Formats: sequence, structure tokens, C-alpha cells
Amino acid sequence: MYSDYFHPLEGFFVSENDMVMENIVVDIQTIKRETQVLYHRAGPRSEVCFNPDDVRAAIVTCGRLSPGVNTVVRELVIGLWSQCGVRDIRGIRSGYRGFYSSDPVALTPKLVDNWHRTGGTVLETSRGGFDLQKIVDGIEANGFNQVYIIGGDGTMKGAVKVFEEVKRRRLKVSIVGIPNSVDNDVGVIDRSFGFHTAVETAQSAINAAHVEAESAPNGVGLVRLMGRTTGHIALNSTLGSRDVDCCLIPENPFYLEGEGGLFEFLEHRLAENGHFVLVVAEGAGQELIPRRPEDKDKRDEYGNPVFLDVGPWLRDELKNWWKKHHPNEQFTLKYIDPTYMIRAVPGNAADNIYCTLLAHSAIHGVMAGYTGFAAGMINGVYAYIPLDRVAATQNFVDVNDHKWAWMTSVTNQPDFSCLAKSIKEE
Ligand SMILES: Nc1ncnc2c1ncn2[C@@H]1O[C@H](COP(=O)(O)OP(=O)(O)OP(=O)(O)O)[C@@H](O)[C@H]1O
Ligand SMILES: O=P(O)(O)OC[C@H]1O[C@](O)(CO)[C@@H](O)[C@@H]1O
Repeated sequence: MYSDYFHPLEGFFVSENDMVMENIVVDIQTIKRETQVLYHRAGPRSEVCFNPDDVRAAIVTCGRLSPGVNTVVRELVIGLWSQCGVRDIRGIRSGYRGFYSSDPVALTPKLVDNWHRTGGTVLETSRGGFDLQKIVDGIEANGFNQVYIIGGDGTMKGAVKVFEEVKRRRLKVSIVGIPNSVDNDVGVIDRSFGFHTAVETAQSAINAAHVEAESAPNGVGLVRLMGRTTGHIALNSTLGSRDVDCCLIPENPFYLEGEGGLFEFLEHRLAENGHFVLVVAEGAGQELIPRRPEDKDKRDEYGNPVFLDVGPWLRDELKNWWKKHHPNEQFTLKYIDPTYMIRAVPGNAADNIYCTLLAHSAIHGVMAGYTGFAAGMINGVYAYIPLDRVAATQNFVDVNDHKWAWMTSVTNQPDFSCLAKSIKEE
């Protein structure tokens, strides 16, 4: 128990760790080693900081959804309450703007008991609304001294700014991030929670595509999966399924026509097997889809690039190509886009365990007096990582590593290397 101890936050980091935190700057590998050190150092110190009677904790969910968000909130509440004896825990509604636009909700173990069974976020989330001064004013006005922030890379960037502002105002408030992204695109950490659930849920879409494709002469099943900048869901879903003939992701540019292209491979596979299952991540092929010049650098209201829908485009390209080259042969293409069905589900067992451990890891770090860190797993170790390091990096699929090689050996798909070569030469 964290009882009978004085208030911890004399500084922002406890002195012996200041040095360690300051030294973590070089590269991800260094971070990986150093953060493990940090974690182990935090262990023995975790009984010396917050007095539970002094804690007023806030929990907020920002950015897009991910399976398991509610589990993290539930476990934060139950962990703080049952393990640490904290009784003042508040939920912030609708993301960052909730710090200044609505009253916090009192959270108790009884209230959150069933939350892990629900997809989405009970606390609600919204994008935008990041008004730094108003947010920190809200933290101050409510007397929060522990703030748990759950969200993706944008959320973590916001958390860094909140942390800096809290520090500037010399407030004794711990800021901790728990990164999530269904796409698994948050850098440094081994994986984001919700990702395994997404991969598992995608299996039913791939199975359906396979059944439909197998049940028709020259049948094609096309599944579009999430992943704007990274293809982790598509890659892992392909590996998990084994029924996929080709997987297209943003990190591996592809082309349609000519030798070594997608159409040639499709033709070959249909002749060989009579059916073809294609998985495409939504960020793949963006450079191939016709786009008006004025739309080229278009950004949404949050500054993200606007993506064109690769699914219907690819469906039409495949159909038109077949019609042109095989006018008298049957062809059936079924297109499946399970996007929100994959994201809007509760975490599966593996993710729920992960969410629980992340929440507890965050609590232990905060109760021990750490701040400005994210809780995440690195090389299988639960670590405390400086927030700005997590916010500054992205996790892409490495097409030179064994997982990609394994996938291409399972599917035997083209490596589109002519294109890769010509891009390199440019
Ligand atoms: N650079 C930034 N600085 C401060 N706040 C930011 C920044 N980027 C995003 N935010 C804020 O963080 C919140 C969530 O960000 P965003 O909408 O980009 O989602 P996310 O957390 O990246 O999740 P996902 O990757 O699933 O979309 C928004 O309220 C946004 O205002
Ligand atoms: O339609 P929304 O809510 O903007 O979310 C779509 C995006 O969210 C993500 O799933 C990330 O959470 C992306 O893969 C996808 O592009």
C-alpha cells in the first residue's frame, strides 16, 4: 500500500532519476535499454511517494478509438482504488476539451465494473479542442494532481505540451500517457493495445472474402483494412489467416500493369487456384489513385493528409482490367470494408491483459513520483518512457525484416521490386 508517506512531488523527477531521464536522448535502441533501467529503478521506490488521501486523479481518453480503452480506464480506477487506496478519481468527458467544457464524472469501481465488455470509450472522445491554457487551467481549478491521458500519437503530442505547461507553472501534477492506436503505429513500444483485437476481428472479414471467392468461378475477395500510414493490421491479418494471396501496404509501393505487377499475379493465381484473396491497407496505393492537382496536398481540419479510398478504386481497376483482357470469361469480385467493425469492439483477452498491466504500470510510476512519461512495453518489459520520445516516433512495417519476408513466402506475392528500384533511382 502507498500509505503513511508524505507528498512526493518536490521536484518533477526524483533526483537520482533526473540524471537518467536527461540522458535518454540518443536513439530508439538507447531508449529501449535505458527505459528498462528506469523501470527497474522505479520498482523499489514505488512506496515512497503519493499519499492516497492527497490524490485527486483525472482520466481522459482522446483521439480515435481502440479496443481496450475502457479496460484501461476500468483498471486505472480499480487499481488506484483497491491497490492504492485512492478515493478521488474523475473521468474527463470528450477528450482534451473536457478539462474546460464539462464537469468531471466521479469514477468508482462499481461504476466501471463492466466497462471492459464495451467497445469504444464510455468517457467519450473527440478530436480537436486542444486549448493548452484552458486545459491546464481546468487541471488546476479541479485540483487534479495525477492526470492519466489515453490516446494515439496526436494525444501524446498534446500530453507533452500539458506536461511542459504544468512544469512551467510549477504545479505538483503528474502527467502520464498510455499510448494506444489500433493501427499499431505508435513508436518505441512493442505494440499498442487494441491491435491484437483488430487483427483477430479482421479474420472474419478475410474468411468471408475467401468463402465468397472460392464459391465462384474466377472469384476474387477484396478486403480493405485500416492503416493509413502503416500496414501492421493488414500484414498481421494476412499472416494470421493463410488464405490471403496478396497483401498491399503503404510501406511497400505496388503497381498494377505489366511484368511483376498485381494484374499479372492475379491472372496467374486465378488460372492456378480459381480464386484470389486480396488484402489492402487503406494507405496503400495512394500515389496511384487519380487525384486532382488541387487536392494533392489537401489536409483535414487536424492537419492530417486526406486519404482517397483505395478499396473501391482497386475493385474497379480489377474489374475493368479483367473485362478488357478476358471479355468472355466469368469474373466475380466481392468487396468487404470492415473498418469500424474492427475498431468498435471490446478488447480481446490478450489485449485486456495488456491493458490491465499498462494501467497498473502507469499507476505505479505516478505513485512513485514520476511524471512526463508514457507507460508501455519495450522488449517485453513494462517501461516508463519519456513522453516526448513516444510522441516523436512512429512505428512502420519494416519490409526488410523477417515478418514481411515470412508473409511474402506464405503468399508468394510479387515483391514489386522494379517499382521499388525505380523509386530508389529517382
Ligand atoms: N501536435 C499536437 N499538439 C497538441 N495537441 C495535439 C497535437 N496533435 C493532436 N493533438 C490533440 O490530441 C487529440 C487527439 O489527436 P488525434 O486526433 O490526432 O488522435 P490520436 O491521438 O493521434 O489518435 P489516432 O492516431 O487514433 O488518430 C486532439 O484533441 C488533438 O487536438
Ligand atoms: O473515420 P475516422 O474516425 O477518422 O477513423 C479512421 C482512421 O482511424 C484509424 O483507424 C486509426 O485509429 C485509421 O486507420 C483510420 O484511417
